Amino acid sequence: MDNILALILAGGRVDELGVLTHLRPKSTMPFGGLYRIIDFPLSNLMNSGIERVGVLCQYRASSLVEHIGNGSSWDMVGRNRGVTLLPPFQALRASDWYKGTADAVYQNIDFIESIKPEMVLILSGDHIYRMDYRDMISFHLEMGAEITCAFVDREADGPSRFGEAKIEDSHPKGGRILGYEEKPKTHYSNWASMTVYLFNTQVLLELLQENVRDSSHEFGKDIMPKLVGRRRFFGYFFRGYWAYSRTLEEYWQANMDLLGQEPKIDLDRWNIRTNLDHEAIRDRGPASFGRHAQVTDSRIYNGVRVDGIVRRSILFPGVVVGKGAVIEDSILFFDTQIAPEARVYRTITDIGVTVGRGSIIGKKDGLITTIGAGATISKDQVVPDGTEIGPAPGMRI
Ligand SMILES: Nc1ncnc2c1ncn2[C@@H]1O[C@H](COP(=O)(O)OP(=O)(O)O[C@H]2O[C@H](CO)[C@@H](O)[C@H](O)[C@H]2O)[C@@H](O)[C@H]1O
Repeated sequence: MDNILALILAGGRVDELGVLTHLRPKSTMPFGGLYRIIDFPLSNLMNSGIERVGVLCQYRASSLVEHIGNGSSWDMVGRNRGVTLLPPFQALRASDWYKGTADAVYQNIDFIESIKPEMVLILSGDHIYRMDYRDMISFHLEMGAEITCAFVDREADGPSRFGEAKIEDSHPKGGRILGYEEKPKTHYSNWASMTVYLFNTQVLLELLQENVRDSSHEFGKDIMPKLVGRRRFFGYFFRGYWAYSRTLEEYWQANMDLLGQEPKIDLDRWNIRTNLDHEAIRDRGPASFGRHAQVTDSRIYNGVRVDGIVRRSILFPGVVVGKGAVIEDSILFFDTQIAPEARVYRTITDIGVTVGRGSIIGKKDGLITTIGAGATISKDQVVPDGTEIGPAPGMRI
Protein backbone atom coordinates (compact mmCIF):
# COMPACT_ATOMS: atom_id res chain seq x y z
CA MET A 1 0.00 0.00 0.00
CA ASP A 2 3.01 2.32 -0.31
CA ASN A 3 1.55 3.85 -3.49
CA ILE A 4 -1.33 5.39 -1.51
CA LEU A 5 -1.46 8.63 0.42
CA ALA A 6 -4.34 9.10 2.85
CA LEU A 7 -5.62 12.56 3.74
CA ILE A 8 -7.87 12.86 6.76
CA LEU A 9 -10.29 15.80 6.84
CA ALA A 10 -10.19 16.92 10.45
CA GLY A 11 -11.20 20.55 10.06
CA GLY A 12 -14.45 20.31 11.91
CA ARG A 13 -16.76 23.16 12.76
CA VAL A 14 -17.67 25.08 15.88
CA ASP A 15 -21.37 24.37 15.83
CA GLU A 16 -21.41 20.59 15.51
CA LEU A 17 -21.79 19.19 19.00
CA GLY A 18 -22.52 22.33 20.98
CA VAL A 19 -20.42 23.01 24.06
CA LEU A 20 -18.42 19.83 23.48
CA THR A 21 -16.92 21.23 20.28
CA HIS A 22 -16.34 24.76 21.56
CA LEU A 23 -12.74 23.89 22.39
CA ARG A 24 -11.90 21.05 19.99
CA PRO A 25 -12.73 19.76 16.51
CA LYS A 26 -15.04 16.77 16.37
CA SER A 27 -12.18 14.53 15.29
CA THR A 28 -10.69 14.81 18.79
CA MET A 29 -13.94 14.34 20.68
CA PRO A 30 -13.34 11.79 23.43
CA PHE A 31 -15.15 8.54 22.66
CA GLY A 32 -15.85 5.27 24.42
CA GLY A 33 -13.90 5.90 27.61
CA LEU A 34 -10.39 6.12 26.21
CA TYR A 35 -10.42 7.07 22.56
CA ARG A 36 -10.82 10.07 20.26
CA ILE A 37 -12.99 9.83 17.14
CA ILE A 38 -10.01 10.22 14.80
CA ASP A 39 -8.62 6.96 16.23
CA PHE A 40 -11.13 5.13 14.02
CA PRO A 41 -9.85 6.32 10.61
CA LEU A 42 -6.23 6.24 11.86
CA SER A 43 -6.60 2.65 13.10
CA ASN A 44 -8.43 1.66 9.90
CA LEU A 45 -5.49 3.00 7.92
CA MET A 46 -3.00 1.15 10.10
CA ASN A 47 -5.03 -2.07 9.78
CA SER A 48 -5.18 -1.57 6.00
CA GLY A 49 -1.38 -1.13 5.74
CA ILE A 50 -1.66 2.53 4.59
CA GLU A 51 1.11 4.34 6.38
CA ARG A 52 1.53 7.68 4.66
CA VAL A 53 -1.06 10.04 6.12
CA GLY A 54 -1.72 13.79 6.11
CA VAL A 55 -4.20 15.30 8.56
CA LEU A 56 -5.92 18.46 7.30
CA CYS A 57 -6.76 20.45 10.38
CA GLN A 58 -7.56 24.02 11.18
CA TYR A 59 -10.10 24.79 13.86
CA ARG A 60 -8.68 24.55 17.43
CA ALA A 61 -6.03 22.12 16.23
CA SER A 62 -3.97 21.96 19.45
CA SER A 63 -5.82 18.91 20.80
CA LEU A 64 -5.19 17.18 17.48
CA VAL A 65 -1.48 18.03 17.51
CA GLU A 66 -1.15 16.67 21.03
CA HIS A 67 -3.18 13.54 20.31
CA ILE A 68 -1.45 12.50 17.12
CA GLY A 69 2.07 13.22 18.38
CA ASN A 70 4.57 11.51 16.12
CA GLY A 71 2.05 8.88 14.98
CA SER A 72 3.72 6.00 16.81
CA SER A 73 0.42 4.94 18.43
CA TRP A 74 -0.70 3.81 14.97
CA ASP A 75 2.75 2.43 13.99
CA MET A 76 3.27 5.29 11.58
CA VAL A 77 6.85 6.28 12.24
CA GLY A 78 9.55 5.37 9.76
CA ARG A 79 11.50 6.40 6.70
CA ASN A 80 8.57 5.93 4.32
CA ARG A 81 5.66 6.25 6.66
CA GLY A 82 4.32 8.86 9.00
CA VAL A 83 1.51 11.22 9.91
CA THR A 84 1.92 14.85 8.87
CA LEU A 85 -0.33 17.53 10.32
CA LEU A 86 -1.33 20.04 7.65
CA PRO A 87 -2.82 23.19 9.15
CA PRO A 88 -3.50 26.02 6.66
CA PHE A 89 -0.47 28.14 7.58
CA GLN A 90 1.84 25.31 6.63
CA ALA A 91 0.40 24.87 3.18
CA LEU A 92 3.08 25.55 0.62
CA ARG A 93 1.09 26.92 -2.29
CA ALA A 94 -1.17 29.36 -0.50
CA SER A 95 -1.79 30.38 3.05
CA ASP A 96 -5.53 30.97 3.20
CA TRP A 97 -7.79 29.56 5.85
CA TYR A 98 -9.28 26.41 4.27
CA LYS A 99 -12.59 27.35 2.66
CA GLY A 100 -13.91 23.80 2.46
CA THR A 101 -12.91 20.18 2.03
CA ALA A 102 -11.73 20.46 -1.59
CA ASP A 103 -9.93 23.72 -0.86
CA ALA A 104 -8.12 22.09 2.07
CA VAL A 105 -6.76 19.43 -0.30
CA TYR A 106 -6.07 22.01 -3.02
CA GLN A 107 -3.91 24.03 -0.66
CA ASN A 108 -1.80 20.93 -0.03
CA ILE A 109 -1.13 19.96 -3.63
CA ASP A 110 2.59 20.47 -3.03
CA PHE A 111 2.49 17.95 -0.20
CA ILE A 112 0.74 15.41 -2.45
CA GLU A 113 3.25 16.01 -5.24
CA SER A 114 6.18 15.60 -2.88
CA ILE A 115 4.99 12.09 -1.99
CA LYS A 116 4.05 11.07 -5.55
CA PRO A 117 1.37 8.53 -4.66
CA GLU A 118 -0.56 6.71 -7.40
CA MET A 119 -3.80 7.13 -5.49
CA VAL A 120 -5.07 9.49 -2.79
CA LEU A 121 -7.59 8.26 -0.25
CA ILE A 122 -9.54 11.13 1.34
CA LEU A 123 -11.40 10.37 4.57
CA SER A 124 -13.42 12.24 7.13
CA GLY A 125 -11.84 12.23 10.60
CA ASP A 126 -15.26 12.37 12.23
CA HIS A 127 -16.88 8.97 11.73
CA ILE A 128 -17.00 5.80 13.77
CA TYR A 129 -16.62 2.64 11.72
CA ARG A 130 -14.25 -0.14 10.84
CA MET A 131 -13.28 -0.56 7.24
CA ASP A 132 -10.51 -2.37 5.44
CA TYR A 133 -9.75 0.15 2.70
CA ARG A 134 -7.84 -2.51 0.74
CA ASP A 135 -11.11 -4.08 -0.38
CA MET A 136 -12.31 -0.77 -1.82
CA ILE A 137 -8.92 -0.20 -3.44
CA SER A 138 -8.98 -3.60 -5.16
CA PHE A 139 -12.54 -2.89 -6.38
CA HIS A 140 -11.34 0.48 -7.74
CA LEU A 141 -8.49 -1.22 -9.61
CA GLU A 142 -10.68 -4.04 -10.89
CA MET A 143 -13.19 -1.55 -12.31
CA GLY A 144 -10.48 0.65 -13.82
CA ALA A 145 -12.09 3.51 -11.90
CA GLU A 146 -10.74 7.06 -11.70
CA ILE A 147 -12.70 7.91 -8.56
CA THR A 148 -14.44 5.54 -6.15
CA CYS A 149 -16.56 6.65 -3.19
CA ALA A 150 -17.86 4.48 -0.36
CA PHE A 151 -21.59 4.48 0.39
CA VAL A 152 -23.58 3.05 3.26
CA ASP A 153 -27.22 1.99 3.16
CA ARG A 154 -29.32 4.52 5.10
CA GLU A 155 -33.08 4.64 5.21
CA ALA A 156 -34.14 8.26 4.98
CA ASP A 157 -37.15 10.39 4.33
CA GLY A 158 -37.43 14.10 3.89
CA PRO A 159 -34.39 16.34 3.37
CA SER A 160 -31.12 14.43 3.43
CA ARG A 161 -28.00 15.26 5.42
CA PHE A 162 -25.90 13.14 3.08
CA GLY A 163 -24.56 12.98 -0.42
CA GLU A 164 -26.79 10.37 -2.06
CA ALA A 165 -26.00 8.32 -5.16
CA LYS A 166 -27.80 6.02 -7.54
CA ILE A 167 -25.40 3.17 -8.17
CA GLU A 168 -25.51 0.50 -10.86
CA ASP A 169 -26.13 -2.84 -9.21
CA SER A 170 -23.88 -4.93 -11.44
CA HIS A 171 -21.23 -6.19 -9.00
CA PRO A 172 -21.60 -7.34 -5.37
CA LYS A 173 -19.15 -4.67 -4.23
CA GLY A 174 -20.53 -1.68 -6.11
CA GLY A 175 -20.95 -0.17 -9.53
CA ARG A 176 -20.88 2.90 -11.68
CA ILE A 177 -22.49 6.00 -10.18
CA LEU A 178 -25.50 6.91 -12.28
CA GLY A 179 -26.49 10.04 -10.35
CA TYR A 180 -25.29 12.00 -7.31
CA GLU A 181 -27.00 14.69 -5.28
CA GLU A 182 -25.52 16.41 -2.27
CA LYS A 183 -28.03 16.74 0.59
CA PRO A 184 -31.10 16.62 -1.69
CA LYS A 185 -34.29 18.26 -0.44
CA THR A 186 -36.21 15.08 -1.10
CA HIS A 187 -34.75 11.64 -0.55
CA TYR A 188 -32.94 10.48 -3.70
CA SER A 189 -31.34 7.11 -2.88
CA ASN A 190 -30.55 4.96 0.16
CA TRP A 191 -26.83 5.01 -0.63
CA ALA A 192 -25.33 7.74 1.57
CA SER A 193 -21.77 8.96 1.05
CA MET A 194 -19.40 8.20 3.94
CA THR A 195 -16.84 10.79 2.79
CA VAL A 196 -14.39 8.05 1.86
CA TYR A 197 -13.06 9.04 -1.57
CA LEU A 198 -10.37 7.25 -3.57
CA PHE A 199 -8.86 9.21 -6.46
CA ASN A 200 -6.20 8.39 -9.00
CA THR A 201 -3.75 11.16 -8.14
CA GLN A 202 -3.62 12.68 -11.62
CA VAL A 203 -7.42 12.88 -11.78
CA LEU A 204 -7.60 14.49 -8.33
CA LEU A 205 -5.08 17.15 -9.31
CA GLU A 206 -6.93 17.92 -12.55
CA LEU A 207 -10.26 18.21 -10.77
CA LEU A 208 -8.87 20.48 -8.07
CA GLN A 209 -7.23 22.78 -10.62
CA GLU A 210 -10.48 22.95 -12.62
CA ASN A 211 -12.80 23.53 -9.70
CA VAL A 212 -11.31 25.20 -6.72
CA ARG A 213 -10.27 28.51 -8.20
CA ASP A 214 -13.86 29.01 -9.43
CA SER A 215 -15.03 29.17 -5.83
CA SER A 216 -16.01 25.49 -5.64
CA HIS A 217 -14.69 24.41 -2.31
CA GLU A 218 -16.55 21.28 -1.25
CA PHE A 219 -16.10 17.78 -2.65
CA GLY A 220 -19.69 16.77 -1.94
CA LYS A 221 -21.39 19.91 -3.22
CA ASP A 222 -19.15 21.10 -6.00
CA ILE A 223 -17.11 18.19 -7.37
CA MET A 224 -18.94 14.86 -6.99
CA PRO A 225 -22.13 15.86 -8.88
CA LYS A 226 -20.05 16.97 -11.88
CA LEU A 227 -18.28 13.62 -12.23
CA VAL A 228 -21.36 11.60 -13.18
CA GLY A 229 -21.13 10.53 -16.83
CA ARG A 230 -17.86 12.42 -17.29
CA ARG A 231 -15.38 10.26 -15.39
CA ARG A 232 -15.02 6.61 -14.44
CA PHE A 233 -16.83 7.30 -11.18
CA PHE A 234 -17.78 4.28 -9.03
CA GLY A 235 -19.62 3.63 -5.79
CA TYR A 236 -18.42 0.99 -3.33
CA PHE A 237 -21.02 -0.61 -1.03
CA PHE A 238 -19.96 -0.60 2.62
CA ARG A 239 -22.03 -3.07 4.62
CA GLY A 240 -20.76 -2.59 8.19
CA TYR A 241 -21.54 -0.34 11.16
CA TRP A 242 -21.08 3.38 10.52
CA ALA A 243 -21.89 6.21 12.94
CA TYR A 244 -22.07 9.78 11.67
CA SER A 245 -22.51 11.48 15.08
CA ARG A 246 -23.44 14.88 13.72
CA THR A 247 -25.94 15.51 16.51
CA LEU A 248 -25.57 15.04 20.27
CA GLU A 249 -28.15 12.25 20.11
CA GLU A 250 -26.12 10.39 17.46
CA TYR A 251 -22.85 10.87 19.32
CA TRP A 252 -24.46 9.61 22.54
CA GLN A 253 -25.98 6.62 20.72
CA ALA A 254 -22.63 5.67 19.14
CA ASN A 255 -21.10 5.55 22.64
CA MET A 256 -24.00 3.46 23.88
CA ASP A 257 -23.29 1.05 21.00
CA LEU A 258 -20.23 -0.03 23.04
CA LEU A 259 -22.53 -1.43 25.72
CA GLY A 260 -24.99 -4.33 25.95
CA GLN A 261 -24.44 -8.07 25.68
CA GLU A 262 -23.35 -7.86 22.06
CA PRO A 263 -22.00 -4.37 21.45
CA LYS A 264 -22.24 -3.12 17.86
CA ILE A 265 -18.77 -1.62 18.23
CA ASP A 266 -16.11 -4.17 19.20
CA LEU A 267 -12.98 -2.15 19.91
CA ASP A 268 -10.75 -5.18 20.43
CA ARG A 269 -11.81 -7.02 17.30
CA TRP A 270 -11.66 -3.77 15.33
CA ASN A 271 -8.12 -3.24 16.67
CA ILE A 272 -8.66 0.44 17.48
CA ARG A 273 -5.56 2.15 18.88
CA THR A 274 -5.21 5.44 20.67
CA ASN A 275 -2.45 7.59 22.11
CA LEU A 276 -1.98 6.01 25.53
CA ASP A 277 0.82 8.36 26.38
CA HIS A 278 -1.55 11.27 26.96
CA GLU A 279 -1.29 12.62 30.51
CA ALA A 280 -5.05 12.12 30.97
CA ILE A 281 -4.55 8.37 30.49
CA ARG A 282 -1.09 7.31 31.61
CA ASP A 283 -0.04 6.84 35.23
CA ARG A 284 -3.53 5.98 36.46
CA GLY A 285 -4.04 3.16 38.91
CA PRO A 286 -6.71 0.48 38.43
CA ALA A 287 -10.37 1.46 38.82
CA SER A 288 -11.70 0.88 42.33
CA PHE A 289 -15.16 0.31 43.78
CA GLY A 290 -16.39 0.99 47.31
CA ARG A 291 -18.47 -1.48 49.21
CA HIS A 292 -21.77 0.22 48.24
CA ALA A 293 -20.89 0.58 44.58
CA GLN A 294 -23.17 -0.99 41.98
CA VAL A 295 -22.06 -0.97 38.37
CA THR A 296 -23.99 -2.59 35.50
CA ASP A 297 -23.62 -2.58 31.71
CA SER A 298 -20.93 0.13 31.72
CA ARG A 299 -17.35 0.78 30.71
CA ILE A 300 -15.07 1.94 33.47
CA TYR A 301 -11.44 2.89 32.91
CA ASN A 302 -8.33 3.26 35.03
CA GLY A 303 -8.22 5.81 37.79
CA VAL A 304 -12.00 5.70 38.32
CA ARG A 305 -13.44 5.51 41.82
CA VAL A 306 -17.09 4.49 42.27
CA ASP A 307 -18.97 4.57 45.56
CA GLY A 308 -22.40 5.11 44.02
CA ILE A 309 -24.58 3.46 41.36
CA VAL A 310 -23.64 3.42 37.68
CA ARG A 311 -25.91 2.02 34.96
CA ARG A 312 -25.40 1.96 31.16
CA SER A 313 -22.64 4.58 31.29
CA ILE A 314 -19.10 5.23 30.17
CA LEU A 315 -16.61 6.56 32.72
CA PHE A 316 -13.29 7.90 31.37
CA PRO A 317 -10.09 7.75 33.44
CA GLY A 318 -10.11 9.71 36.68
CA VAL A 319 -13.91 9.97 37.14
CA VAL A 320 -15.13 9.89 40.74
CA VAL A 321 -18.71 8.92 41.67
CA GLY A 322 -19.49 9.65 45.31
CA LYS A 323 -21.56 7.60 47.71
CA GLY A 324 -25.29 7.53 47.00
CA ALA A 325 -24.84 9.21 43.61
CA VAL A 326 -26.67 7.69 40.61
CA ILE A 327 -25.32 7.84 37.06
CA GLU A 328 -27.52 6.51 34.25
CA ASP A 329 -27.16 6.50 30.45
CA SER A 330 -24.33 9.02 30.71
CA ILE A 331 -20.85 9.64 29.37
CA LEU A 332 -18.43 11.24 31.83
CA PHE A 333 -15.17 12.48 30.29
CA PHE A 334 -11.79 12.49 32.05
CA ASP A 335 -11.72 13.56 35.71
CA THR A 336 -15.43 14.39 36.11
CA GLN A 337 -16.16 14.57 39.85
CA ILE A 338 -19.65 13.59 40.98
CA ALA A 339 -20.30 14.44 44.63
CA PRO A 340 -22.36 12.13 46.89
CA GLU A 341 -26.14 11.95 46.37
CA ALA A 342 -26.07 13.67 42.95
CA ARG A 343 -28.18 12.19 40.15
CA VAL A 344 -27.10 12.34 36.52
CA TYR A 345 -29.29 11.08 33.65
CA ARG A 346 -28.59 11.05 29.88
CA THR A 347 -25.80 13.57 30.31
CA ILE A 348 -22.39 14.11 28.74
CA THR A 349 -19.88 15.90 30.97
CA ASP A 350 -16.68 17.22 29.40
CA ILE A 351 -13.21 17.04 30.98
CA GLY A 352 -12.88 18.17 34.60
CA VAL A 353 -16.56 18.91 35.33
CA THR A 354 -17.57 19.07 39.00
CA VAL A 355 -21.10 18.14 40.03
CA GLY A 356 -22.17 19.26 43.51
CA ARG A 357 -23.74 17.17 46.21
CA GLY A 358 -27.44 16.40 45.77
CA SER A 359 -27.75 18.07 42.35
CA ILE A 360 -29.95 16.59 39.62
CA ILE A 361 -28.84 16.76 36.02
CA GLY A 362 -30.99 15.74 33.04
CA LYS A 363 -33.92 13.38 33.03
CA LYS A 364 -34.53 9.67 32.40
CA ASP A 365 -35.66 9.40 28.75
CA GLY A 366 -35.15 13.17 28.41
CA LEU A 367 -33.06 15.15 25.94
CA ILE A 368 -29.27 14.87 26.16
CA THR A 369 -27.77 17.38 28.60
CA THR A 370 -24.20 18.62 28.07
CA ILE A 371 -21.81 20.28 30.50
CA GLY A 372 -18.69 21.99 29.10
CA ALA A 373 -15.11 21.39 30.25
CA GLY A 374 -14.26 22.52 33.76
CA ALA A 375 -17.80 23.73 34.55
CA THR A 376 -19.14 23.45 38.10
CA ILE A 377 -22.69 22.50 39.05
CA SER A 378 -23.43 23.70 42.56
CA LYS A 379 -24.81 21.76 45.46
CA ASP A 380 -28.52 20.86 45.05
CA GLN A 381 -28.69 22.59 41.63
CA VAL A 382 -31.27 21.20 39.19
CA VAL A 383 -30.21 21.23 35.53
CA PRO A 384 -33.19 20.47 33.23
CA ASP A 385 -32.73 17.95 30.42
CA GLY A 386 -31.46 19.38 27.13
CA THR A 387 -29.52 22.16 28.87
CA GLU A 388 -26.08 23.05 27.51
CA ILE A 389 -23.65 24.59 30.00
CA GLY A 390 -20.57 26.21 28.48
CA PRO A 391 -16.97 25.43 29.45
CA ALA A 392 -15.27 27.28 32.30
CA PRO A 393 -13.16 30.24 31.17
CA GLY A 394 -9.52 29.52 30.40
CA MET A 395 -9.97 25.79 29.85
CA ARG A 396 -7.47 24.21 27.49
CA ILE A 397 -8.28 20.70 26.31
N1 LIG B 1 -12.09 23.39 5.83
C1 LIG B 1 -11.89 22.15 6.23
N2 LIG B 1 -10.65 21.64 6.39
C2 LIG B 1 -10.44 20.38 6.77
N3 LIG B 1 -11.44 19.52 7.06
C3 LIG B 1 -12.70 19.97 6.92
C4 LIG B 1 -12.99 21.30 6.51
N4 LIG B 1 -14.35 21.47 6.49
C5 LIG B 1 -14.87 20.28 6.89
N5 LIG B 1 -13.89 19.39 7.14
C6 LIG B 1 -14.05 17.99 7.53
O1 LIG B 1 -14.54 17.35 6.36
C7 LIG B 1 -15.54 16.39 6.67
C8 LIG B 1 -16.82 16.73 5.95
O2 LIG B 1 -17.43 17.76 6.66
P1 LIG B 1 -18.57 18.73 6.12
O3 LIG B 1 -19.05 19.51 7.27
O4 LIG B 1 -18.08 19.44 4.93
O5 LIG B 1 -19.64 17.74 5.54
P2 LIG B 1 -20.99 17.10 6.03
O6 LIG B 1 -20.78 16.21 7.21
O7 LIG B 1 -22.06 18.15 6.13
O8 LIG B 1 -21.28 16.20 4.73
C9 LIG B 1 -20.25 15.36 4.23
O9 LIG B 1 -20.27 14.15 4.96
C10 LIG B 1 -21.43 13.34 4.78
C11 LIG B 1 -21.22 12.08 5.60
O10 LIG B 1 -20.08 11.43 5.20
C12 LIG B 1 -21.58 13.01 3.28
O11 LIG B 1 -22.73 12.19 3.06
C13 LIG B 1 -21.67 14.29 2.47
O12 LIG B 1 -21.74 13.99 1.10
C14 LIG B 1 -20.42 15.12 2.75
O13 LIG B 1 -20.47 16.36 2.05
C15 LIG B 1 -15.60 16.38 8.18
O14 LIG B 1 -14.73 15.37 8.61
C16 LIG B 1 -15.07 17.74 8.60
O15 LIG B 1 -14.47 17.71 9.88
